[in-house]
Amino acid sequence: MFQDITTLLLDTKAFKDTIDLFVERYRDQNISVVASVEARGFIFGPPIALAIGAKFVPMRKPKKLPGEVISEEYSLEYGTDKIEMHVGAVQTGERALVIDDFIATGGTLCAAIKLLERVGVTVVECACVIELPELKGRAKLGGKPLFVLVEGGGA
Ligand SMILES: O=P(O)(O)OC[C@H]1O[C@H](OP(=O)(O)OP(=O)(O)O)[C@H](O)[C@@H]1O
Ligand SMILES: Nc1ncnc2[nH]cnc12
Repeated sequence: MFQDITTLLLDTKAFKDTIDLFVERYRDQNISVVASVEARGFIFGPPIALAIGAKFVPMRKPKKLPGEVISEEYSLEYGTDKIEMHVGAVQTGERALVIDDFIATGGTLCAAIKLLERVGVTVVECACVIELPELKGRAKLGGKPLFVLVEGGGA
């Protein structure tokens, strides 16, 4: 079943409460990077980054970023995809939060973690609004903690 987050965005209180829950959790964790994957991750990453005083690092689909990039391929429910991050956007030793709207197979978050760790960034935690637990995406994160607000139903 497709889990549609656009209804959440129409409810100003629910959307604000959602952002606030993440901000509350991450504001005192010395996080300097909030990273999200195009496209739906970009809805949640920037307001959280601004509120906790971190920079926002976009991870984009291939050939979208203008500068030099590093890339990581990942598997989806059907097929594969790739994400890219600008070289120099983050520095070795920084602490990052990876945020997305949704975790299904975990392939997307896993690729985001790998990109950051390849350049020496510590991923403190991953966070999503919705998790589809039956796809066991959590297991793909290599023991990295995952914080979710809602359990979705139906793969
Ligand atoms: O856990 P996974 O199996 O990797 O699936 C989760 C990803 O799928 C969706 O993105 P999608 O690739 O559909 O792109 P979109 O954000 O552009 O809609 C969603 O926004 C997550 O990023
Ligand atoms: N079931 C689902 N609903 C919404 N987004 C998704 N991305 C991958 N699987 C999804």
